[in-house]
This record gives sequence, C-alpha cells and structure tokens, in this order.
Amino acid sequence: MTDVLKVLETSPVIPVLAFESAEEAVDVCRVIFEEGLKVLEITLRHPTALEAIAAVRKDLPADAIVGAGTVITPDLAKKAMDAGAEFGVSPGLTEELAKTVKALDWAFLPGVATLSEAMQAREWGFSELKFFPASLSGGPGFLKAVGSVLPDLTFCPTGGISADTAPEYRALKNVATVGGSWITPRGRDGKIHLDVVRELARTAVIAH
Ligand SMILES: O=C[C@H](O)COP(=O)(O)O
Ligand SMILES: CC(=O)C(=O)O
Repeated sequence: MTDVLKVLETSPVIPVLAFESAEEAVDVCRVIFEEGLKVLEITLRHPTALEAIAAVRKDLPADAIVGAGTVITPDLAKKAMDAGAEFGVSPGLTEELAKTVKALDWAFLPGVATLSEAMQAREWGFSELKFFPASLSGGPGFLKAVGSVLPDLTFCPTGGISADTAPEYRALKNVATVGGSWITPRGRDGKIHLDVVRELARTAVIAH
C-alpha cells in the first residue's frame, strides 16, 4: 500500500486539480510533473475525472504519483481506486468512508477542520490529515495549537493557500506539505494555459 506520509513528503505542494476532460488532464499534469511536482491530486468534480485519472496514470512516467481528490463517498473511493488512483483525499470524513478506505487498504488523507474531527480521525486510525479549509479554519495558528495537544498528527493544509502564504504553513513541525489550486488557474477564456502552469509550478519548486 502507498504510504500517505511518503506521498506528502514527496512534494512541497500538492496541486489540487479540476479538469474538464482527460486530454486536458494529461496535458496539464505533464507540465506540472516536468517542473518537478510529482504528486497530482485529480478531484472527482467532473464526470470525466475517473477517466482523467486513468489517462494520467497511463501517459505520465511511472514515478508520477496520481491520487483522487473530493472522495466524499465509499462508492467514489472504490471507483477512484479501480481507476488507478494511488491515494485518495477528502474534504471531510464519515464513519462509512473511514471503514471503506481501511477495508480497501487504500492510502487516504481525510479532511478535518476542528480538534474533535482530528481526534475522531485519529481514533479511526488516520495519522495524516488534510486541514481544510485551512485559511478559514484558523490558518497556521490553529495547526500550531493542534501540534501541542496532538503532536503525533501530520497535516496537509489546503484551502485559501497561495504561493505567498504556503511558507508560513510549511514552517510548522506538524505540516508535511500544502495543497492548493493556485498552480492551475483558468484564464478568462475558461482554459488552463500551459505556459502559466509551467511558470507557477516552477516557482513553487524554487520557493521551497
Ligand atoms: O476547493 C478547494 C480546493 O480543493 C483547494 O482550495 P484552493 O482552491 O483554495 O487552493
Ligand atoms: C477540497 C478537497 O479537500 C478535495 O477536493 O478533496
């Protein structure tokens, strides 16, 4: 089974990606990967997302680590794993989802936004958690406080993070990496422009 902590530690940023087609996914992921960001979280927010995950796994080099985001139900967890996602990410966690991903033995990063949610996830056997939506739920100050009472948990804060605010999070002992969508903005024409993605991905790698 893929180790969640290793996945998080592989990349200074986990791009949270939303594509409109499998072709768009392959083109954009290739650019991100070429610039050195090897972990790619493709969210299940479009009807073609599972196809996109399968296509990126097939077309990118084997050391690209492709996961599924927005895994909000047990059914989506099974489908994403079948499509080839090496890990799953969710904005939250339910008991059924926790049981399913444990039974599947699938690397999983559940989302939490409060101490009680973090304690619940910990009880269910998750040591790596997504802190979402990070900027609205207390930001770096919240994670620092969590670290003093639950020091065995490691976080990937996501939500409202930018190239400017990422370093504040990454400086914390209990943060392995940060997640965000800022590397793949859509232009006014609704398209993701590869030259823009290349520059933003390169900057994220250099800034680390
Ligand atoms: O929906 C939220 C995204 O997954 C990550 O948040 P962001 O767009 O604020 O980076
Ligand atoms: C935002 C988030 O946590 C997700 O899409 O998985």
